Amino acid sequence: MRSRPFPLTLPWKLPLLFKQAGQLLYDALYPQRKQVLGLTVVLFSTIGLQILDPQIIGYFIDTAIAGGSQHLLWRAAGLYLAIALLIQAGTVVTTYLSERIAWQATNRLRLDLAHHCLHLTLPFHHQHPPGSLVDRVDGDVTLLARFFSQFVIHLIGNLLLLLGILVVLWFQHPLAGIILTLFSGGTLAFLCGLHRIALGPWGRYLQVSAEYFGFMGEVLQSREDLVANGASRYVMHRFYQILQRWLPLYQTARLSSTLLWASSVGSFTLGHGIALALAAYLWRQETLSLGSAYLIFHYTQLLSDPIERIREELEGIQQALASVQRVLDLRHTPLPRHAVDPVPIPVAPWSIEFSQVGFRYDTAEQPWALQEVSFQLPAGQVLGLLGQSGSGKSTLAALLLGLYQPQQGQITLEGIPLNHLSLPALRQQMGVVTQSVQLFQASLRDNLTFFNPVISDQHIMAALDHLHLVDWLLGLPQGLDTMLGANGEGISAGQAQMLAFTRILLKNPGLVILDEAASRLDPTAEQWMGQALKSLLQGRTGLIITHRPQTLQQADQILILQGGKVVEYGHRLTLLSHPQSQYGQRLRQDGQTGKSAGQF
Ligand SMILES: Nc1ncnc2c1ncn2[C@@H]1O[C@H](COP(=O)(O)OP(=O)(O)OP(=O)(O)O)[C@@H](O)[C@H]1O
Repeated sequence: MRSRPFPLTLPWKLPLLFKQAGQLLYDALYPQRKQVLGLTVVLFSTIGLQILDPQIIGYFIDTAIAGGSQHLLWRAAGLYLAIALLIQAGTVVTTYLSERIAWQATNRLRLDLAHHCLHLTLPFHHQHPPGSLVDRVDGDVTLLARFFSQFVIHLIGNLLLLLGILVVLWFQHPLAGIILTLFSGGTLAFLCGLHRIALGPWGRYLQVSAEYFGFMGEVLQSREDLVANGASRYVMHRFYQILQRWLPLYQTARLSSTLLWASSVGSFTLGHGIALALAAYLWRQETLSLGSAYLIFHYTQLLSDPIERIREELEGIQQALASVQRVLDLRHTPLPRHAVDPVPIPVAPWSIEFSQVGFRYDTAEQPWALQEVSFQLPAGQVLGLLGQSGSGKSTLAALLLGLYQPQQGQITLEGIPLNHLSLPALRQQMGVVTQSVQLFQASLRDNLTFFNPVISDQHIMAALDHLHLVDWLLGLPQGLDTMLGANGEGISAGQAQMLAFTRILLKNPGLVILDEAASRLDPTAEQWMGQALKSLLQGRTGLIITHRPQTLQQADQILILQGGKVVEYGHRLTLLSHPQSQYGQRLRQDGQTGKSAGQF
């Protein structure tokens, strides 16, 4: 599925985006204002020391040439070393504090976004596949962490350092100040321009890289199907094609980076040459002492670091602003509308009524998935839902779960419209088993309890016993502590469905929805399923979705959908004996042939 892209930054939106980025920065950093203050003090002190330290060398040279005392020279050397050590310590503290502040701030944002994503509507999740959301919640937030820790702190720090060095150079000699200020500005502009040229090849390289990893993900996910269907040759061919495009792009990108590096080294070498010539000239003119002449050269050497850093940070700002925008877009995606003043959830089991319900996905161009669907299910009864693939069965269940809102008609629970109830609270009392059970890389216990430590082992064992699964559990190497692999590796799809049944018993919901819940069970397990269903549906309202009418022995009512419309609805036993009933006909067909032929 293609991800619907988040909007691009438009130039006229930039001031607003800067304002929003500033607000985001302020919100994120305000709770840590004391740490930020500490960081500012350390950063400014380190910058001051970096500018001060070379002055000691200048003093050392001038004192040595003037034949000053050895004692003074030793003290100057000692002070120089002590300040150099302090600068190193300051750099370590600055890095530690800036990373710590940034990660604490962005972790709050990560949690906030993950929580927001979990509560967004299903249509949103259909438009934004998991990969793109991981990129928003993790990739963009990591870029923001860099923005907070590096951009703000390093850009400000390096700008101050650059300014400080230039001011000192102006004090050393105005001519040195003018020439080296022009050199710094020119070099910064030149390197930024060059970098923009180098960005093109890297962008193209990253595009193919994303294609490569996307393809890898697809292949790994469907490796069994690919191998079983002999598609390995096709896969290898696709790999080969991607790699063939990838290599030349990488070579061009590396070459552009090398050229950028060489230009940068060349510019700074030129700067050193200019500084050396200038210092020599001023010394020969006797306008500067040898120590001051050396300082001009030394400070010029110091200039290269902040210039390089400022260039990097200025380029990073565009990326960071794009991340800010994507993060804000996600944060501002509206959550589904919940009842403002929800009616308390009635005591289960509940009666359910659909009246003239009509629903279609996404846009008006799409056909109706459900049309004029009506039924009345009394509390504690079970509705068996039949129909061919695509007839709308799962859609009906999704509407009942409140995952989508119908565009026509109304759904009520104990006579209360579904949208007057708090859906998150309601879902706490609903249990769903589908054909693809989601299992986690965790112990069997955590998989059964959904990581709820309050549920005791006795409770779990009682539920397993109820479903006649204790013997199966005893066969597992470590019982409830048995670890399941990723995607439930270690147990079969049928066993996963049995576990999903146990989950429901532990949850003790008022409404049970089983959507092709027995599709992966073998015939022996299906017998088990009959008994399990009895336990599961006892005292609960239920909805069983299936293609096989013979698995609906527990149902009180039957509803058959075709193309989203109800084509048959009534009491199971009445339909069973009705000569025109599709349900009755299919079952009679089975009885005559002795096979399960009468599927929908
Ligand atoms: N997320 C979706 N977006 C757009 N259309 C969808 C979506 N899910 C289902 N549909 C469409 O809605 C119609 C009903 O689908 P639904 O999944 O409810 O059928 P079903 O009876 O449960 O099928 P099956 O027995 O194969 O599970 C189909 O035409 C399907 O293509």
